[in-house]
Parts: sequence; structure tokens; C-alpha cells
Amino acid sequence: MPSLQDSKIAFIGGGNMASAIIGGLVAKGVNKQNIVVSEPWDVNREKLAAVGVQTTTNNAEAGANSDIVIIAVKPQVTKGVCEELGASWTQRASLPVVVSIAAGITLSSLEEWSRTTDGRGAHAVRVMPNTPALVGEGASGAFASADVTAEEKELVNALLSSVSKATEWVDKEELLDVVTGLSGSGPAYFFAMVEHLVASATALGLPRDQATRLATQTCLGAGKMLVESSDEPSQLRKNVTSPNGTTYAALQSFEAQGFEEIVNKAVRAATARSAELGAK
Ligand SMILES: NC(=O)C1=CN([C@@H]2O[C@H](COP(=O)(O)OP(=O)(O)OC[C@H]3O[C@@H](n4cnc5c(N)ncnc54)[C@H](OP(=O)(O)O)[C@@H]3O)[C@@H](O)[C@H]2O)C=CC1
Ligand SMILES: O=C(O)[C@@H]1CCC=N1
Repeated sequence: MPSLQDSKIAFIGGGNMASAIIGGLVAKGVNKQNIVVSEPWDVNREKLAAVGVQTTTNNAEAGANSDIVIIAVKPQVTKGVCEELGASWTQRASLPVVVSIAAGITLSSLEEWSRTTDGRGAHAVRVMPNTPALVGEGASGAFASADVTAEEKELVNALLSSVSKATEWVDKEELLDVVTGLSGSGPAYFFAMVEHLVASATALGLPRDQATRLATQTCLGAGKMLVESSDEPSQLRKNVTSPNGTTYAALQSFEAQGFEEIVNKAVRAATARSAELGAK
């Protein structure tokens, strides 16, 4: 197996998540010449070409000589894409490692759909990354099928680790649905929180640009404290909360609206939707 730097990497689908991973890989110095993206939409292709990677509209061409093929299309089109790739690999002596980031799509589906015409199956890894990969701050969950070799797993791990600060290999495939509900979708929860904070402060008279800078830095600062402090999140929360002070007033308000239950239900909804997307 080649090293990550020497591997030929194909992305099938060059939308939001593929662009984030590619941007992160390029920023880390992974050889752009070895990255090819197959993407139907010319606007996306132009953006990716500007980053310096090769682009095409032909999935089979992108996957033809690649060591790793990353399936980065919507779950609903994954079957068709895998079948197209599998048929095109019939002439290949050795098959690439297939890495799917499609929410919910199971390894058994991936393996079945991407079989070559003569019945050979590619080794597959299911991954749930998130868009902060673009800035090298991604969080990824991963699960490999039993036939994936230690070398192949190491290669995928190197790829994920180059754009993720947390790469977690889970013990059971179903846990990737939970990872999706937690960190895959998670950036959107924090973006929504910042949107609401800014809207509230703006309604109370703070200029929007100032509110945005303050809310954004508060999000970043809290995240950095979570990473760097040895304290639990609950302790960090308590450290901000003076008895009967302002934070206490805000947290009481959250509590009265059932904040914990709201978050619990949201993560469960995303987890259930991931499982549903993978149901055959
Ligand atoms: N966005 C995120 O935060 C995350 C997304 N994911 C997963 O990543 C996958 C992609 O999501 P995302 O990047 O957001 O979606 P996007 O729609 O932004 O990207 C998918 C891209 O694939 C293209 N495409 C459609 N059909 C084909 C085809 N047959 N062959 C090649 N390319 C095709 C689409 O083009 P067109 O628009 O013209 O159809 C689109 O540009 C999904 O499965 C999602 O579950 C996982 C983790 C996080
Ligand atoms: O919303 C979605 O379905 C994808 C998967 C995780 C993040 N975005």
C-alpha cells in the first residue's frame, strides 16, 4: 500500500464535504497532483480546479487508477455511483479501498453495490467526517469492514487524521449513526447557536458586526478551553456561573425551556435519520 503522500485519491462528488476534506488535505501539503474529483456541476469543478486538484465529470475515469476512492455523493445516489464504479473496475487486477462518507449507507450495501462484474468486492471503510476538516479541525468517526487490512486502515487513518483533530474508530458500525448525530451534523448546531446569539444581541441594540465577532470568538474560546482544560465541560460551565449571577439567569431560562431534552431529541432525530438513510 502506498503512503498517503504517494496515494492516488479520487473523490466521487465534489460538493460541500468533499471540498472541505480536499481543502484540508491541500493545506496539509498532500500532493495535489494525486487528487482527482469527479463532479457534474461546473461551478464546483471550477472551484476545485482553482485549489489545484484535477477534475472530471467521469466517475469511472476518476476511479480508474486510484488507490483510495472516496464516495462523497448524497446517500440517495450512492447506489448508482457504486454500481458504475464496480462495473468499471472489472478490468482492474487490484481494487481500490472504498471510503464512503455518505450518511447512513452501510458497509454491506457499499460492498454489494460496488462489486465488479466478475464478483470481486472492494475493501470498504465507512466514515463520518465533518466540515471543519476544511480548517484542519475536523472530527471523524470510522468503521472498517472485516476484510480491510491493517495497512489499508492505516492509510485511511492517515487521510482522516490529516484533516481531523479527533479520529475515532468505533466498535460497532451502528455507532456511526450516533457519530453522525453528534459530530457529523454537529457543526450546524453550533452555527445555529451563534446565529441565535447574534440575533438576540442585535435585537438588544448591539451592532450586528460586533455581536458576530463577540459570539464567534466566544464559540472558539469555549471550544479551545474544552480541548486544553483537564476539567469536565460541567466544571467549565460552573466556573462561569456565579451564584445567582447573569449566567445562572440564562441557564435557568434554558432549563425552563427543557434545553437538555431539546438537545437529546435533536441528536436522536439525526441518529435515527442516519439509520433510516441506510435502510435497504
Ligand atoms: N455536508 C456535511 O457537513 C457532511 C456531509 N456528509 C455526507 O457527504 C455526502 C455529500 O454531502 P455534501 O457534500 O453536503 O453534498 P453536496 O450536494 O454538496 O455534494 C455532493 C456532490 O455530488 C454531486 N453528484 C451528484 N450526483 C453525482 C454522480 N452521479 N456522480 C458524481 N457526483 C455527483 C453533486 O452534484 P449536483 O449538485 O449537481 O447533483 C454534488 O456536487 C453526503 O452523503 C453526506 O451524507 C458527511 C459528513 C458531513
Ligand atoms: O445533513 C446531512 O445529512 C449530512 C450528514 C452529516 C452532516 N450533513
